[in-house]
Amino acid sequence: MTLDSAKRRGLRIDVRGVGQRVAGGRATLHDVSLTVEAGELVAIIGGSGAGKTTLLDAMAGVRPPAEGQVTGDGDRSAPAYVPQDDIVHLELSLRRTLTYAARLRLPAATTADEIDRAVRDVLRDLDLTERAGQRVGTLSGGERKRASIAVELLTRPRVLFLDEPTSGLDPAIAAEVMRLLRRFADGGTTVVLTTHSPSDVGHCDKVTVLAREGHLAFFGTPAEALSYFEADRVEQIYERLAGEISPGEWARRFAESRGERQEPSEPPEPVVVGRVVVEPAIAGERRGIGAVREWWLLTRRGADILTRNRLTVAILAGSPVMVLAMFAVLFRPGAFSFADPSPSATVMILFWIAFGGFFFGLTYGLLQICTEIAVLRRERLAGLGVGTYVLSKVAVLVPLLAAVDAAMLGVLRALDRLPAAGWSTYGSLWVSLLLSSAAAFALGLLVSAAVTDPAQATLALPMLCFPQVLFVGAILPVPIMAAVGRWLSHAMSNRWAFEALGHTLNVERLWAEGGSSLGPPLLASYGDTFGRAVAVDWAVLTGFTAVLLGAACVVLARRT
Ligand SMILES: Nc1ncnc2c1ncn2[C@@H]1O[C@H](COP(=O)(O)OP(=O)(O)OP(=O)(O)O)[C@@H](O)[C@H]1O
Repeated sequence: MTLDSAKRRGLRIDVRGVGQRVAGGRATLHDVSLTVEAGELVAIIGGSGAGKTTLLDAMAGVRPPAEGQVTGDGDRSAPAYVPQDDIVHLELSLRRTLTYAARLRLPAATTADEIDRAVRDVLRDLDLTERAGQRVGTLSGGERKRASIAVELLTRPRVLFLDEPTSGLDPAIAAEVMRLLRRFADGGTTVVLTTHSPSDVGHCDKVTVLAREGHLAFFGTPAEALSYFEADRVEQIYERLAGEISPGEWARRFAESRGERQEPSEPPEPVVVGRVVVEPAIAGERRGIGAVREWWLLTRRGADILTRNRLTVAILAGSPVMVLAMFAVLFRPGAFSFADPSPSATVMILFWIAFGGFFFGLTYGLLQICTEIAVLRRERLAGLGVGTYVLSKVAVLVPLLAAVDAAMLGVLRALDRLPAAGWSTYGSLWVSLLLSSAAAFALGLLVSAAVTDPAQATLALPMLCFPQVLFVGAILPVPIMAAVGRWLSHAMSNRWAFEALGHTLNVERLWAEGGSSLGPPLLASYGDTFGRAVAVDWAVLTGFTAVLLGAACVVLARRT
């Protein structure tokens, strides 16, 4: 079904008395009422900060209005929303990006052929067929904007909302995007967009003019707008709004003039769009591909993105290699030799292995979510579950951490920095290390979900690492810490990993009975640090992971 062959019936949208407030109670929209007819192309214009995005979000159901309501004419399918940010992953080819998006958004019963056809059709509709094999990151700004629109068109929505689709584009490409949107509207889709560009207005059927603080100064055709504001060009409307009268007065004048011209008509079978869309349970029902299939698709896409980003793979694989090389240079062989041990070196080897597992887990997790929050936010609106999303991250990266942890133990054993022992001992060391990495990975995901950009995530790294060095009980044994420090040490996942490693390698016996006179006094200062059963440490580390993953889901659900 192509744009030209299928005349979709667009959604009629009724906005009635809509008001919005931000934290602190400040009103950012005041009593906006207007009706967008099916198949109309409507622009929202106004000065910077006038409330254009706020109105668009209220109409699309991204942020339901504080007052009034937005109703559609009975359709319950999700409207398509294209935010300002790119909602496409840069690493994949355009065709692959669209194929994953189609699999995630179209019903489970959709066949592979139908998915291919849907992708082919949107590529053709958006004149992107020749770019299908190209990596999204290498597309031009205009092509990438069209790619974001293409993702939204896969489900053949009846209404399309776009936040500044022409911003950052040169005039020719901006005009191209507007012509494309005009075609959609002519094909039956209702299209509402915000814009800063006066030239976009000429392509539209109607224009919504917002005065400061979200007052509706005008709604009607572009020609009517020019005559209403006594302007020759759209630019002059901005000048009028900025100068002469107060925003509230503009709204009052328009309400008066509209009262004389028309009565708002009643929408048939109203359905509150603003609430339907944000309700994840309803959105999930609507798509109905199931949580397991969704998780599997996200896992495959995550692995695909990871393997295509060569620099990321190089960093993920390269950093453990460098850390291992440093360990090999720092520690002398045979520190665990029973006849001639080096007790203080054994503490440091155990601590740094535990810290290595923690550090890799944390760094692998930290950049996972904050780099794609715009994509996630959009996919959440289409019904994606945060639980399946977070678990897909675990499925892609924890196996990698398992391999890194195994390699760390294997190499240190091969270099005689760790003692000879059976498979069960090394199996136990690996499980402790992996659980520690998983807990740190979950902490990384939580922070990544909470911060607003990668720079903040990077800044958080030292803050997250320092306590896991100081309060673990390696540099300063827990029994001789100040009371608050001892209490804090329980919250350090690294402490439980460090103690599990020490228990498994039986350092208590090594220090008490080995051939170093430094062992017994060291053991005295550590007390029963390494006496606990490893299973308890594993249970605690698993608990950390579960709680942190749960917290990441909660934060993500709130943020998206
Ligand atoms: N999360 C928020 N917290 C506080 N104020 C907010 C928030 N979001 C928006 N605002 C305020 O609401 C008002 C309207 O913002 P909005 O983004 O809708 O304006 P806009 O017309 O789209 O602006 P621009 O053209 O600059 O993108 C602004 O004053 C903005 O500062």
